Formats: sequence, structure tokens, C-alpha cells
Amino acid sequence: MADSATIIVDDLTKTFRLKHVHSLKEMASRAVRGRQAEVDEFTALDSIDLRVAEGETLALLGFNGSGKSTLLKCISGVLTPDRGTVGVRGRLAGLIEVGAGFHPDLTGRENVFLNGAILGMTEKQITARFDEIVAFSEIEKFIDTEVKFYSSGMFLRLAFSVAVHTDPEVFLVDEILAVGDEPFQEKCITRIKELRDEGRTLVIVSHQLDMVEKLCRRAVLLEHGRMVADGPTSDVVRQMRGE
Ligand SMILES: Nc1ncnc2c1ncn2[C@@H]1O[C@H](COP(=O)(O)OP(=O)(O)OP(=O)(O)O)[C@@H](O)[C@H]1O
Repeated sequence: MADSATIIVDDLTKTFRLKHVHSLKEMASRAVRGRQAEVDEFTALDSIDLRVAEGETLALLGFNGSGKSTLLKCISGVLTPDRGTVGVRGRLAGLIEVGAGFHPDLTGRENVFLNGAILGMTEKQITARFDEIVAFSEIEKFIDTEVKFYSSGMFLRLAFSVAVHTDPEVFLVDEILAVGDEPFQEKCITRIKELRDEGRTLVIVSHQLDMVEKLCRRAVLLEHGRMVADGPTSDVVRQMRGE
């Protein structure tokens, strides 16, 4: 039977190469001897299997370094797995790194067009939604300023606003909401709830456990790159807190 899930992750393994060079002197001596820096393989994700159904809201939970962002990046296609496969059905928008997809020397206005195009919108669609995008971000005054002068909260405002206005079917959000001030975070959460209630598929990475409990019905817990729990968010949060 064909798999009808929106996100399909099969046996996903991702390793990183960690270089160990202790000093410039050591680097020079290795170069003279024609030897490479020592390299260690580090397994950030180990044999992850995950199905996310259409309209499901999933939280990726885990302590620092457990592999949450790496998994989200593999789902979004920013990273490619070393083993296994990832498949996503539908229009995808991701808020994964503050400022990613923005060009520092372009203005906010130019970046709305750049970012919207990266996320699959036509120029006509972006023009039609431009005023709405800027109004949601509340950075009208700075829209013609080069974004290299933006604060991280301003990046978030514009990036979130463009992403939600692309009408995503699958929306991936990493911890970046945390750089927004409280009123803007509230506004983002309200918008995310609207997307959820419209039946969009959401995957959210966050350490704000109370917030994800309200947003996501299901949670997956990662520990050292392995999936150790998958169930209702309140149960997984309790397990994470050792309750
Ligand atoms: N490009 C990279 N090169 C080397 N190691 C990496 C790279 N990206 C991530 N890692 C390592 O992979 C592990 C998992 O990182 P990841 O960012 O996915 O964790 P996380 O669960 O999102 O953590 P946090 O809660 O701190 O954001 C970490 O040990 C990290 O150092």
C-alpha cells in the first residue's frame, strides 16, 4: 500500500566530520609532514524512522545537541543524509536559521522578493502580498534599509512574515521564535495555531515545553541522535522532565 504520509523519514543517519587541530604550530607541522588534520566521525542522527501525517503537528524535543535541528534541516533539504531517505509532499516553508535566505547587502524590500522566490512564489504573488508581509512584520520604517543593519529580531520578523505568506502546506520552525520579543512571539504563535487549524502540517523544534504542549499534539524525543520517545506531547514532555 502506498504511504500517504506528508513527511517520510526512513533509516536516516547523518554524520559530521569533526576536525581536531590543536594549534597553528601543529597545523604547520602536519602540513610540512604532508599529513591531514585528525578527523573524527560524529553521528548526529542515528537510524531515524518517522512518518508525519497531513495536518499533524509534531514537536521535536531533546536536550542541547540531541539532533533536533539536524533532523529539521534534513527534512527541509538543507542537509542531505549519509544514509536513508527523506521525502516531503507539498509546499514547504522553513524558518530554520535566523537570516538564512537573506542577502546582507540587499534591503528588506529586495529580500522579501528574494526570499519569496526561494520559497517558490512568483514575482506577481509577492507583489500582491507585499504590503501584508511588511505590515505583519511591523518593520515598515526599515524596509528600505540593508538587512545587514537588522537585529536578529528584525530578521525573524521579516523571515516569519514571508514564510507564512507563502501559504505553506508543510511548515518547519526551529527555535528562532525565541529571538522575537514577547508580543511578536505571541503573534507568531497565533498565526501558527491558525495554520494548524487550517490543517497544515507543522514540525516545531523548541525548548519552550509549555508552548509546544499547547501547539503540538504529538512529540518525538531525541537523545544523542536516537529517537527515544514518540507519543502525545504531554507524555513526552513528562518523560523529558523525568516525571
Ligand atoms: N555542521 C556541523 N558540523 C559538525 N557538527 C555538527 C554540525 N551541525 C551539527 N553538528 C553537531 O551535531 C549535534 C546535533 O546538533 P543539533 O544542532 O542538531 O542539535 P540540537 O538538538 O538542535 O541542539 P540545540 O538544542 O542546542 O539547538 C551537535 O553535537 C552538533 O555539534
